Amino acid sequence: MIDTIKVQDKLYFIGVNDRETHLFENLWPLDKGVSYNSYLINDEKVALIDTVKNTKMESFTSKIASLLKDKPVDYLIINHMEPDHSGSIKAVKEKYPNITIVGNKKTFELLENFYGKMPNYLVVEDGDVLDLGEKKLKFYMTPMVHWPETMMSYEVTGGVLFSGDAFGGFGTLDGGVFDDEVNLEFYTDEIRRYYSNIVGKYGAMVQKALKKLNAANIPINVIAPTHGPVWRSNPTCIIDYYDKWSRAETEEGVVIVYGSMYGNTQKMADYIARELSERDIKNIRIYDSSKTHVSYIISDIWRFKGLVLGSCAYNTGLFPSMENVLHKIENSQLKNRYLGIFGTASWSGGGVSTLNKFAEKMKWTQVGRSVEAQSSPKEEEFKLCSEIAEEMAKSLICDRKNRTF
Ligand SMILES: Cc1cc2nc3c(=O)[nH]c(=O)nc-3n(C[C@H](O)[C@H](O)[C@H](O)COP(=O)(O)O)c2cc1C
Repeated sequence: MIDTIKVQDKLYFIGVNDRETHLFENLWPLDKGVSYNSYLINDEKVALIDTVKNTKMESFTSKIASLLKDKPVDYLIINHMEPDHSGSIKAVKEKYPNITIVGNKKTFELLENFYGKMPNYLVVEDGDVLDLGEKKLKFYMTPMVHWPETMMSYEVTGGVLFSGDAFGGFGTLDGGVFDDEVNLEFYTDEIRRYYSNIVGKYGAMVQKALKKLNAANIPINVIAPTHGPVWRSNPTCIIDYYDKWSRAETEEGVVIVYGSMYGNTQKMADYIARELSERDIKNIRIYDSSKTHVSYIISDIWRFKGLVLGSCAYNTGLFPSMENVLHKIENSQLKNRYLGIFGTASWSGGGVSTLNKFAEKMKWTQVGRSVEAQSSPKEEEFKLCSEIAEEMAKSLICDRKNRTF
């Protein structure tokens, strides 16, 4: 267990790791676990910033006690009410009955609905400042990143942004806690998976929040999110990622996702991938939608500009595991992709026709013609697969050239 860790003078990381939960929000696989980060400012006044999931309550409250001994906590700042952060509020309140809970109007609506009424609220608004002594917390309302009550707290003296779920990611903090202590390649993947599945739908609100922080013109020395590494050496790195992802900026590459029972549709996926590779596309990821959890697929779809969707027909419709992928793409409001479509059917179809309807709805740029093979792909269908790859590669390479010159 990571103990209390000093972030700055009078400021401590008191987060906990969760390696037991299988699915975050009971939906998203936590193969690499997750951390629930909380912070404690031990100044003339003591402020706790967010709590942790209730399953981690004991180790969390013992961390607070080990830092404070008999000193009470004066304030509990709630940046976000989702239960993985608010789950220990009651325990904290019981231990420190005189604590003042700090949040915005919406925070308290949610707090009362989740946990019942609690005395001693301090309702803050945009720009309000809470004086703790040397440290001062200024509040920025950032609604819908990704809940309505979300706000960020900025410690003025040290330039620390307590950002809530924004800038967070999956993955436990295994020894290293700060960005300069860990392998960022590992965390970048898990942060993008977190962003694309949890926050991504609210890209416009993320942009709004980033603009607000930018307009405030505040020096951000440290970003302290509620999940994942604390960014003290290069906070710009994570801000840039969020900016890029929320503007739907993509990298050159193609994700091919398919649903196939007996391998015929899969054959077309492999064929398209090879054709893309022969046309100088280096980032190609093929996913069997029945095998890989949609959260990993979405993370790569979020990353790359090219997307090729394939499905066999199944009971007059799309293959079921592809329905999940399509639903998640639509729900995420992903924008601006190059799209190719392929599939198979043995009688009246249903897979490719559903993908075609999806394409109409999304209004992206379709590359090549949709191709549907009868039972198994033959020369004619492989030719059409080749056309999809050809047009996809052309479009991506054209973007590459526009970027370079
Ligand atoms: C349970 C089941 C349902 C199917 N439903 C349809 C259907 O509604 N329409 C159709 O044209 N083919 C249907 N098929 C046939 C398959 O879509 C077709 O054989 C396809 O080529 C299988 O592709 P795959 O090898 O990639 O799994 C169905 C097959 C199975 C096993």
